[in-house]
Amino acid sequence: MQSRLLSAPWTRPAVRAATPRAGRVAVFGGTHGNELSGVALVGMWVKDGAEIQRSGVATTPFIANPRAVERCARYVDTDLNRAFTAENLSALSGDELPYEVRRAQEINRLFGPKGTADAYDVIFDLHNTTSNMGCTLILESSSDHFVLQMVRHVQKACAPAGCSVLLNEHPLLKYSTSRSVAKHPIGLEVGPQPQGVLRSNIFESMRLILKHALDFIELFNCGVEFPACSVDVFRVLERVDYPRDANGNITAMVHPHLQDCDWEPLSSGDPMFQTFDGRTIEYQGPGPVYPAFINEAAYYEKQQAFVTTRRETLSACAVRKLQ
Ligand SMILES: CC(=O)N[C@@H](CC(=O)O)C(=O)O
Ligand SMILES: [Zn+2]
Repeated sequence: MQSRLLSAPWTRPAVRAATPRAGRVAVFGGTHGNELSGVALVGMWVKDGAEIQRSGVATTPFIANPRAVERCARYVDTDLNRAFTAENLSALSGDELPYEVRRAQEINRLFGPKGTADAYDVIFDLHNTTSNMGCTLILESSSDHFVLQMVRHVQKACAPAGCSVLLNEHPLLKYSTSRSVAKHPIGLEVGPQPQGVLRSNIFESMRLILKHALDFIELFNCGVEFPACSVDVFRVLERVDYPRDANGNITAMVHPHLQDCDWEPLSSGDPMFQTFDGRTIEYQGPGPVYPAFINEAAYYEKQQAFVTTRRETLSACAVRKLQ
């Protein structure tokens, strides 16, 4: 379902990108087994999926990493949300492969194959963060006009509540997600929520974002045309690690002035870390940047205290379903 340019722009000047209908949609929960909003929502929809059904769309709720869910752990052997590399997906199956690599192959068979015409149209992947990021949609491409239009729709429908957009197209920091199996991958990250905890406000926020996103797909499939628009996003720039000693142990914490300040500007000279003996370490660099995933629990092992982003406005072409 690639976006493609229509060849007769004079007949419909506003419409530049059109796609076939988004007929197959999946909602993944439990890609990380200790992020419980997605686990609970998807668990609920596996029992009764009426809430996520829309006319003309088949939506499949799916627990991506059941073993990790059972243990209430992020993963069992390796991070499933990094496992969808070409190398892993083509590795010869066998018991010696890490559980998540075998699971990635299975998911690729069910919802992919990744990068082919047979792949699912849309996968929503539900995550929680311990950071104070609120509702965030995570995009993997700045040129997926269908997804950009969906984001715009969700943001309008959510207002005045906000929904931030994190764009990760960074050549080194981008990773091979579960959702990347679909033609149009969308991550949904809602926080703050501790690992292994359910908070009703976070659960309801996630549920509402997904509702609006599915409504968009239904409207799109009914033939509604979405006019060209612009979308403000935060583009991933850099990973910032904690200060560490020679043994790799951290020697400082996120500074209280930075803690919980996701999406707020951080400029050169602003406090960033506080050492155990009370010294302040300042951010140095061109700015302002907009940090996200500040003090995310899952990222200590990934040597990341936060990511920096910059604000950018993307333009989305008008889209409508191909007749
Ligand atoms: C906290 C967390 O798990 N965040 C997700 C973000 C994403 O889905 O891209 C991850 O690192 O896989
Ligand atoms: Zn996650």
